Amino acid sequence: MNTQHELEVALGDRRYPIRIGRGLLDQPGALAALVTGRHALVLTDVNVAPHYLAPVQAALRGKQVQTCVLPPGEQEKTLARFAEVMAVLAGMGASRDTTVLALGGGVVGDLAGFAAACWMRGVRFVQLPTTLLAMVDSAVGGKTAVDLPQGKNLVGAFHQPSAVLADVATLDTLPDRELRAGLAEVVKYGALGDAGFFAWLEDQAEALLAREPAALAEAIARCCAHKAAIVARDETEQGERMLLNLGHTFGHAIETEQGYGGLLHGEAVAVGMVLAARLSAELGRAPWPDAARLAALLERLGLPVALPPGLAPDALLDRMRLDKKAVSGALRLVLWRGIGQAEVVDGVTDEAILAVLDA
Ligand SMILES: NC(=O)c1ccc[n+]([C@@H]2O[C@H](COP(=O)([O-])OP(=O)(O)OC[C@H]3O[C@@H](n4cnc5c(N)ncnc54)[C@H](O)[C@@H]3O)[C@@H](O)[C@H]2O)c1
Ligand SMILES: O=C(O)C(=O)C[C@@H](O)[C@H](O)[C@H](O)COP(=O)(O)O
Ligand SMILES: [Zn+2]
Repeated sequence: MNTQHELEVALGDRRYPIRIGRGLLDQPGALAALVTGRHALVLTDVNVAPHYLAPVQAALRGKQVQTCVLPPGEQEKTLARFAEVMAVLAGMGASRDTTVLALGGGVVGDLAGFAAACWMRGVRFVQLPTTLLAMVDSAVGGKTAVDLPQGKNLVGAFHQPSAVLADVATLDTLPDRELRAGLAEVVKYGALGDAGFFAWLEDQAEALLAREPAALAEAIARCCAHKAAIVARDETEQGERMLLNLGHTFGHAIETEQGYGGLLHGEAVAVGMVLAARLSAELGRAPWPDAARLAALLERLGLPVALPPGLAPDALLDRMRLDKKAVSGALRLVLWRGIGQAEVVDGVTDEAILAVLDA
């Protein structure tokens, strides 16, 4: 086996491994060991299944394995799909020792995790991320959810996986646009908490876009280390974890307003980070040159840095009000102090937000 990085998420007396390397899905022993009971449900989607379902099924030979192959994309992260998964679990007679495996990107991971959180009030689940975004962010930390038409991730639970196995070889088949969307969340870690990593990304931008294995593996490991550390200190987002939401209050509003069929999540987060940086600079909290540097890196990575046409600022602001960080109906934003530093801020006026959305 060729494991390049092994990390751990430590949550008091609970802990789980994050393994990052090429060929992990082809190591039957590694996967089988994660399914402790008799039943397993593998949730995946139609783009991922033809490439990667067979090795997972082979690894689980001898177990009672059900598969559920969903249509792809954000528009499928719904209560209706969640209900379908519940019906599959009921149909297979899944007991409390069932393991749910999420083989795919963040959509599959969030949905599978939420299903695992709810089935019989909680069963084991394992994250097998196949997108860059899922490897660096969604597979780690236990936020699980589905969307409502009114807002992103509004129905969900905190439910940690038992393990994360990121087989970097799966990125070979990932479309370029999806790779770039994942890079937005990678930039987020540098922007919110690690100026050195941000500079490394400026240096490695072309290598990452060219999918150089060493650069990708290092980026994934560094992001996972950041996320694991923050989640260890604040599992349920009472404070510091909110920083991982940099760009998301704007980004989620864009995704929702576009009916989940416009920008990809990572793309919306890229625009959201630029808007958060601009708002911070307007409020005198961040240097303008840093905001320009953030936008420049995102642009070099092929990401959008401006609102798509046709989105009304007041409609976006209304969407932002359903953000989960809001307190007693008042918005709470993650703002920016400059490269490597973010902060949680209350009391930003509607006028200031609208001005940035209007610019
Ligand atoms: N839970 C969290 O902490 C967290 C963090 C970040 C994002 N998210 C959520 O993650 C979701 C976005 O995840 P995503 O960007 O992975 O999108 P995604 O799950 O929609 O996957 C992107 C696309 O790539 C395809 N695909 C996946 N792996 C592939 C592969 N190896 N080869 C070829 N095609 C492949 C999928 O079928 C899909 O069409 C959003 O719903 C977002 O809200 C959650
Ligand atoms: O793990 C977290 O915490 C994050 O905020 C990571 C985000 O990248 C991710 O998109 C998350 O799903 C957003 O959470 P939400 O609570 O704003 O729905
Ligand atoms: Zn995100």
